[in-house]
Amino acid sequence: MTVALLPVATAPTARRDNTWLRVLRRPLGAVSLVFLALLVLAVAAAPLIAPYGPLTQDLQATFAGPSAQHLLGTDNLGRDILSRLLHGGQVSLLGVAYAVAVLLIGGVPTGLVAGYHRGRIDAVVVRVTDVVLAIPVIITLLVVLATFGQNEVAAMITFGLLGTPGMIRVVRAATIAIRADLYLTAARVAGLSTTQIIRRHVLPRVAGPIIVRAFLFAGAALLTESGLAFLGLGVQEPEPSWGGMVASASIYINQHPSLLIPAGVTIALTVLAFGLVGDAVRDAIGGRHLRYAGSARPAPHPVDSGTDEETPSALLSVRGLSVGFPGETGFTTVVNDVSFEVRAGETVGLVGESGCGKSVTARAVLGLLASGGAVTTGRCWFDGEDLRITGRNRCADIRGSQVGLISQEPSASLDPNLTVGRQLAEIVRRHRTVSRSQARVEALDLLQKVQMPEPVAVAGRYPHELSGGMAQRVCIAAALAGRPRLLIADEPTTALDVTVQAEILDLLRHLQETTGMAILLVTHDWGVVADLCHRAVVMYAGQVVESTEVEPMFRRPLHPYTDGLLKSNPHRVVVGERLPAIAGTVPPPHEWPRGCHFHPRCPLAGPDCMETAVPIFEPTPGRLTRCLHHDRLAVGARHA
Ligand SMILES: Nc1ncnc2c1ncn2[C@@H]1O[C@H](COP(=O)(O)OP(=O)(O)OP(=O)(O)O)[C@@H](O)[C@H]1O
Repeated sequence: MTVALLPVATAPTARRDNTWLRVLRRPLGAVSLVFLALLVLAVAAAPLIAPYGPLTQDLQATFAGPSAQHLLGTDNLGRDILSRLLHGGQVSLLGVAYAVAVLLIGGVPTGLVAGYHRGRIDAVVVRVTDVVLAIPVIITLLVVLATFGQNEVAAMITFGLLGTPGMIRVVRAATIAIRADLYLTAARVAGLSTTQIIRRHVLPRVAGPIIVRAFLFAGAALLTESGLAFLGLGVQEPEPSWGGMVASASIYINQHPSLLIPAGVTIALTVLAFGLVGDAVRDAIGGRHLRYAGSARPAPHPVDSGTDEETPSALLSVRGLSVGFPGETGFTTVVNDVSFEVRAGETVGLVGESGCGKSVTARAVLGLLASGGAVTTGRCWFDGEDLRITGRNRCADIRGSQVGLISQEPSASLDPNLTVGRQLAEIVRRHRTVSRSQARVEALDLLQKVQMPEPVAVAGRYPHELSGGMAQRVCIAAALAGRPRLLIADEPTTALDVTVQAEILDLLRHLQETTGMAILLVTHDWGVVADLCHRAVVMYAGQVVESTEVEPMFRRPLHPYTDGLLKSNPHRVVVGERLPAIAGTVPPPHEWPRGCHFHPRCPLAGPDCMETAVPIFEPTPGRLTRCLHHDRLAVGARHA
C-alpha cells in the first residue's frame, strides 16, 4: 500500500529510553526539574516547615534584613517573608495547577479525537479553536474576576480554557502526523476499538509535545496569576500570594528595593524552570512527533459503473467498485468499476504494475482508505452481508475477526513501544474474553503457529529487535489472532530478501491449508501468483482487465496487458536473452486515455479501442477480459 503510506509514514523508531531520564541527563533540564520538585514539596509542606504563620506580624521588626530569625527578612508589617513565600506559593501554584489541569482535560482528548478522526469532527474543532483563539485573554479574565467576586480559581480555570486551542492544535497535528502509520492501521485491522487505539498507541506517541506544551503553559499561567495578584485582583491582602507580595513590595521600592527580590526572583526562577523543563523535554524527544499531513477532504463525483448482485458462492464479492481522491486537478477516480470475488478457502492474486490500483482496491474493501479517499460507487458483500462500502464501511466491524490484513512493511505495522507478546495478547483479548495470563499463552500459541523460532524469547522482544522476516511472522500471527476467514495480504514479501520471501510464502500456503481461510494476495510478482494463487485478477490503470484461474491464464492470456506482463516476467529470464518489456508506463489516473486504458501501449490496438470505454465480457465461461481483440492473442502461449 505504497501510496497510502506516503504522506506521513516513517518507520517508528524504537523508544525504550525514558523521556524523563533523558531530561535528567541534560544539566539545565535536571536542575530545573529538581528545582520545581523541591519548590512544590516545600510549598505543599508550608504549614509544617514555615517558621511563622503567613499573617503573623511583628511591628517591632519591620523591613528587617535577612537574619537567623527571618532568613529572607520581614516586610512592612514585620511578617516573615520566607513564610509568606511558602504559603503564598500554595495560592500561586494551585492557580497554575488549575489552569494546566483544564488545559490537559480540555485540550488533549479533543486534539486526539480531531486528529485521529479528521473529517467533520476535525473541521468543527478547528473552527471552534479559531474562534476561541480570537477571544482577548486579559479582558475575559477581568470580566470573570468581576463576575465571580475576585475568585482566582475561576480566573485560572478560564485561563486554562482559553489556552486549550493551543493544546488542541499541538495534539491534533501530532496525531495527524502518525495516524497513517502502519501499526495504527494494523491495530484497526486487528479489531481494536478507536478508544483502545488512541489510548494505547496514539497517546504515548504524542505525549512528548503534550508535556512540552503543558510546561510552557504553566510558566504563562504563573505569570498571569502573579500579574492579576499584582493588580490587586484575585487573592487579596493580607492573604499571601507571590504576585501580591510583589505588589506590596513595589510600594516601598524607593526606600526598600530589596523587598521585591524574594517574590520577584521566585516567580522569575519558577517561570524559567517551567520553560527549561519544556525545552529539555522537547530536546529529549527530538522533532519526530511533529510531522504534519495534508488535509484533503473528499469531494466525490460519481463514475458510471454497474453494481451487479453478489456471486452467491463467494466469501468476498466486489461489484463495480470505484474509488477517488482529491488532488490538484480536482477529485480523481483512481479505481474504476472493479469487480471480482474470492471464494472460501481459495487464494486470489490481485496483480498489476505499480500504480494500477491494487492496494487502493484492497483498502477500499477494508474501509481503510487514506484521508480524503472515497468509494464513489460499488457494492461489496462478505459472506452474504452487504458491507455498504459507499457509506460507513461495515467491514470495520469484522476487521480482525473475519478479515485480517498483513502489509508490505511488517516492522512499521508493529507498535515500537510494546513487546511482541504484549501486542499479540492485547489483540487476543480484543477478540476473546480471556484473562491476561490466558491471552499471553494464546500469544505464544500464535507465535508457534507462524513457526516462529524461539517464540518465548521473541514474545519478550520489541519490534526493533526483530528481523524483517520475524516481524512479518508476528504480523501474520496478529492477523490470525481473530481467526479470520479472509486474509488480505498486501505485497507481504516485498520488503523481505529472497530466502525469507520463500519462507513467508510457504507459511501462508501452510496456514491456508491448515485453517482453510481465503487469501486475497496483492502482488506484482507472477512467481508468487504461480506459486500460491488459484485465480488471478489483473488490474491496469484502475480497472480489472482480466480475471480467471491461474493455469489457463498462464497458458493463454486473454488480454494483451496480461500477455505483456507474463512475457516480461523476470522468472522466465534466459541467460543471454533480452527480457521483453511492455513499452511505456502506467498513466497516472488523471491521464487515463479515452477508450481502453491500455491502448497507447497495446500492440493490438485499433481505432475501435480508442473511442469508447471497453466493457468487461466473458468470451468463455469463467474467463473475463476487457479486450476487444483477445482472440488475436496467440493460442497456446505458455508463460509459466
Ligand atoms: N492517498 C492517495 N491520494 C491520492 N492518490 C492516491 C492515494 N493513494 C493511491 N493513490 C493513487 O491511486 C492509484 C493506485 O494506487 P495503488 O497504491 O492502489 O497502486 P498499486 O497498484 O497498489 O501500486 P503499488 O504496488 O505501488 O502500491 C495511484 O495512481 C496512486 O497515485
